[in-house]
Amino acid sequence: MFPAAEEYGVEIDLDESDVAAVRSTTPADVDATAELTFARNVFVPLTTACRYTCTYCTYYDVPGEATLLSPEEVRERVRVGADAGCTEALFTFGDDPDDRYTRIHDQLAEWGYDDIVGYLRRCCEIALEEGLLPHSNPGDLTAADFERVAPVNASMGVMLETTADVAAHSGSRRKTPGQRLHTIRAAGEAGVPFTTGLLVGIGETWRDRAESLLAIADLHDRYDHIQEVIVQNVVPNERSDFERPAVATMRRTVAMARAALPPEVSVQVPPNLSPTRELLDCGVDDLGGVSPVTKDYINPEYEWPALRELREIADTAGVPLHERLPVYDRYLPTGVRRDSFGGRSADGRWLPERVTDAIDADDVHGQRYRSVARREGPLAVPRPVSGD
Ligand SMILES: O=c1nc2n(C[C@H](O)[C@H](O)[C@H](O)CO)c3cc(O)ccc3cc-2c(=O)[nH]1
Ligand SMILES: C[C@H]1O[C@@H](n2cnc3c(N)ncnc32)[C@H](O)[C@@H]1O
Ligand code: MET
Ligand code: SF4
Repeated sequence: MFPAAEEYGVEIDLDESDVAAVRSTTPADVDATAELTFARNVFVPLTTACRYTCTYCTYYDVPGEATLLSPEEVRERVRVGADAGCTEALFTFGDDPDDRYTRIHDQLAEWGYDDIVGYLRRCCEIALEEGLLPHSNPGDLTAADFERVAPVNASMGVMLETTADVAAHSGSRRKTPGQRLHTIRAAGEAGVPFTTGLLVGIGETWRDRAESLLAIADLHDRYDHIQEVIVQNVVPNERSDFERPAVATMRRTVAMARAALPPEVSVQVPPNLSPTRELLDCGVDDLGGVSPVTKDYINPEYEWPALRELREIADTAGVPLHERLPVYDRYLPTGVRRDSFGGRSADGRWLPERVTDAIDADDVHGQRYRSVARREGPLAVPRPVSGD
């Protein structure tokens, strides 16, 4: 039994021999993958208010300063994304922002929403109306929260970060591994295609990394919902001076992820933060969401590489580069997806109708989705947009 999860009623059995096997994996033990994928997104930071104060984070604002993007601002942003050929609207915000900030709560009430989850639901609808697929990264949610937002999301995600109790998550209100695992389980119960991952270099040990990966693998084994695991190195910023993990540390952690997870689960590294080229032979097969129109609001000092550079990265590795949707092909309904690798989408379990309607919509973006999903060969990287 895994203690961090137990307090939230999540049972995770860790087999000591599995922990030892994952822990001792090296890059030489894994095969380089045969392709790289990425998604084109527009980043929509709904609010920087957050109930937590993770010490590595520069995203959250001090109480009193954070505001909310209005529905009009959200629509404006997703339109910019749609015009630039993005397929994903990435909604990110602080954890439970209306809990700590009465201003946020009052603003939501004025607009007619009970809480941030109700507002997120509306914002996802706006994205769908504009032809983009919502991928929400909302922090910890309950099962009831997932019931409310699952019908309007193509996929969602929350980083596990680590199963260890680290000082970086300090304070009376703080991120806990138990609650994170509880969130990832609730996503599985709600049938939401899910992204999670490790934040490397926040005080965790090698054993913690192995345990974190096995905890994710265990939840995926039960619910089949993990589409990708991000192996993200911490980066220093204006608020914190965390040291970047060494390249060798990242190489080993990526290889451990590849070994701990079944083959249908992708291993992602973010190309704006990580030493990407040096990780390609360790099992990486995805480069995540890359935006031609917005910065990475979470790590704003780290610019996205141009789409052109992604192609160069793939060329260096000698593998094709495919554009994907925020939701992976195996969760798409039969007839839309590119292959039939795993997944149980034929029974309609995975994607809600409002999302598949957006994918099939007979408009410009609908055509795009179909062409991305049905294409046999590599998708040509779209024309760079201005400023790219
Ligand atoms: O630009 C970013 N995108 C982040 N993304 C977006 C991600 O790259 C893509 O949205 C997914 O791969 C879906 O296409 C996350 C998504 C999650 O579900 C969970 C965590 C992250 C973290 C980041 C991040 O730090 N920066
Ligand atoms: C959305 C995700 O962004 C990540 N995140 C937050 N701050 C940093 C940082 N300094 N470096 C790298 N990743 C970070 C966390 O893993 C969070 O879950
Ligand atoms: C900058 S983090 C954004 C999402 C959420 N607050 C989390 O930590 O998971
Ligand atoms: S990482 Fe997320 S939960 Fe932590 S302080 Fe930043 S916004 Fe809040």
